[in-house]
Formats: sequence, C-alpha cells, structure tokens
Amino acid sequence: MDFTELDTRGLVLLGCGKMGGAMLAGWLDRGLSASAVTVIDPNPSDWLTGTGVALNTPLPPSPAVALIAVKPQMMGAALPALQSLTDTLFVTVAAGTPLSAYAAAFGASARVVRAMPNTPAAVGRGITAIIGNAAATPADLDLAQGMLAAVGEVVRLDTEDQMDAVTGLSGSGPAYVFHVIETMAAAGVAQGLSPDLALQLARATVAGAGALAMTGEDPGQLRVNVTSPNGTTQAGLEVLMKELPDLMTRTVAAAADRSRELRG
Ligand SMILES: NC(=O)C1=CN([C@@H]2O[C@H](COP(=O)(O)OP(=O)(O)OC[C@H]3O[C@@H](n4cnc5c(N)ncnc54)[C@H](O)[C@@H]3O)[C@@H](O)[C@H]2O)C=CC1
Ligand SMILES: O=C(O)[C@@H]1CCC=N1
Repeated sequence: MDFTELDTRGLVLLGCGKMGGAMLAGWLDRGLSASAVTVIDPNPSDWLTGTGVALNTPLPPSPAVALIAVKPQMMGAALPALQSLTDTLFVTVAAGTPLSAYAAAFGASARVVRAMPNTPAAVGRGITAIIGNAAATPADLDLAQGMLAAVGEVVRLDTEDQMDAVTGLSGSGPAYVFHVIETMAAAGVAQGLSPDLALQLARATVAGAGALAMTGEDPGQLRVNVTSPNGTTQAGLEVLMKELPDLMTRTVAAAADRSRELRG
C-alpha cells in the first residue's frame, strides 16, 4: 500500500480498541507514519500510547480517512467528534450500524465505506468485506480497499444486507476458531496430555490446517486426504460430522441475527 495520501493529509481513528488497534498495528508495521495518525479514545491502551500517534489532540481539518471503530452502542455519543471534518472518507467497521446512520450524522453527501474486518488483520491475515454508500466514489472504494488490503484480503459486497451474514461468518469467525483450539486442547488433556503440550498441538494443528486450506485445495478433499478408510480420523469424524454442521449453522445464524438486531 502506498500510504502517501494518508501520510500527507492524515488518518483519524475514532476508537482504537481491539479492532481499531489490530488494523492500526498492521498499517504501522507496513509503513504508515505514526505522526500522520490522530486517535480519539477516552481509554487508550498502553500499546497505543507507545506508538507515537497523536492521542486525543485536536483533529486535522481534512484528513484523508476517518476510521470509525467504536462499539455500535457508543456511536451516538462518539460520532459528533468527527462532524467538523471536511472532504474526508469515513470508513466504519462497526457491526450492525447501517450506512444510513452515518448519513444521519454527517449529511447525505458524506462519503462512507462500511467494512467488516476481523482481528487477524493485526498479523496481515485479515479478511474484510466492504460496501460504499451512494456518495462514495470508485476512488473512495479503491482507497478503502487499498488500506484494508494492507492487512489482509478484501471482498466487495453487492448489497448492504450481506453484511450481517459476513459479520456472523468472518467478523466473528476468529472467535469460533480460537474456541476450537481451546476445546481441542482440553480434549487432548482429557486423553492424558499435559495442558502445555495439548495447547501446542492444537494451536499448530489449526494454524497448519489453515495454511494448507489457503493453498486453494478444496477443503473437503483436504479432509479426505487425512482420512484413512476405517482409520482414526474416520472414527473421530463420525462423531464430529453428526453435530458440527448443524451447530455451525446455528452459530453463524445467531451472530448474523445479532448483527441485524444492532441496526436498531
Ligand atoms: N473485535 C473484533 O473482532 C471486531 C470488531 N468489529 C467492530 O469494531 C468496533 C470496535 O470493537 P472492538 O475493537 O472489539 O471494541 P473495543 O471495546 O476493544 O474498542 C472500542 C474502543 O472505543 C473506545 N471508545 C469508547 N467510547 C468512545 C468515544 N466516545 N469516542 C472514541 N472512542 C471511544 C473505547 O475506549 C475502546 O478503546 C465495534 O463496532 C465492532 O462491532 C468489527 C469486526 C471485528
Ligand atoms: O462481537 C462483535 O460484535 C464484533 C463484530 C464482529 C466481531 N466482533
């Protein structure tokens, strides 16, 4: 990513907790100047205070981008802090909050890109879905895509409605995978392994399987490649495959439904 426009005009972050911090960490690692960044956050993390960004200082009048990364419930209280900005692209990562809420806060001519990233952005392995409002130009979408591509993959959505399903799948998804690691490790302990060894095995297994899945090979075929007829994997999968499809369907549906509720 060429950060020249952000370095020159500035980047503002409204809220810099787990998600804003994950993205900022990725951008700083990839060459964004800390001196170009202004963060508004009443409760900044220790990490943030050590980065050299401007914290809770007056905003530049016309930053290239303002990233909105506060909780949806804080939106009403937080957005007025950005009302003075002119000629700024707003990029929001908040779950649920629709594009229309930003038009209500900033006016119909405000250019807004709604994005749903995930926390692996912190290590450059995120995936983010984006969609712009009617005022957002192709150049705005390209700028947002460029920033988000610096911290992982980017996909563009056709309709804003798709954002709820994306949130339930890839936005929340890392938490499901981390829980898989936790439960695999616990299952290893139940089989007599030490907690440290079980966690090492579970973590490396998920990371390695993820890396293999990213080669593009069909995941069903990758599963078959592990599964010897009448072997150990088949015995395990006969248990897992009875429960997991329905469980995962209900898990993603519950998260997507919550995203719909957050629209207010
Ligand atoms: N954590 C995740 O995996 C993902 C989170 N998101 C979205 O990112 C947004 C932030 O979520 P997290 O980072 O997880 O929450 P968080 O609680 O870690 O971060 C929110 C930050 O906003 C700050 N804040 C609170 N009131 C504020 C105000 N009035 N002005 C400025 N800053 C204020 C808080 O001090 C905190 O640092 C949410 O809208 C969430 O839906 C989206 C995708 C993934
Ligand atoms: O849990 C949440 O509401 C946010 C949105 C996606 C991931 N975390």
